[in-house]
Amino acid sequence: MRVCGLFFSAWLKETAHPIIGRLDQRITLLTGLNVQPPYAEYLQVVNYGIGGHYEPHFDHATSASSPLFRLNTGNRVATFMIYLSSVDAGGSTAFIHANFSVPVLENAALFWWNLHRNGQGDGDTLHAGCPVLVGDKWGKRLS
Ligand SMILES: O=C(O)CCC(=O)C(=O)O
Ligand SMILES: [Fe+2]
Repeated sequence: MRVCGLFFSAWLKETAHPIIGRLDQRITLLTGLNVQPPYAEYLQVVNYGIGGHYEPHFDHATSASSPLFRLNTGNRVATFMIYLSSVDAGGSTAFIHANFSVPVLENAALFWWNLHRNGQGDGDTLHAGCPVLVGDKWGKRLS
């Protein structure tokens, strides 16, 4: 578990509960991607309380010195995010260059490609988790 003041996150192996394997299967059916390690990371659960947010970032590594590249498992091709709760105000996932944001709706899911087909990072995927104003935001992410 990681606690950084703005949110906390924890990794979930598919052995933690049978429902995780079923979720992985559904994500594979929807995206056509193999989501078993080492092709994907474990599902990550993220929780934000009031004021909790995630600074603008790319999910893919943008430089060869990134810790992600040192793992030698390749870059993050895509991200699949499921919102596990709705929030009363704030908390949207904002795509800064693409100029749109996605509201947090329980059970909704968001999928995007981080890389172009040639493997280069897509600069339009710069995104952030906006501060939660009222409520409690729970999400699950797979990259
Ligand atoms: O919670 C959000 O809206 C964004 C989370 C995110 O960008 C991430 O987990 O990489
Ligand atoms: Fe992200």
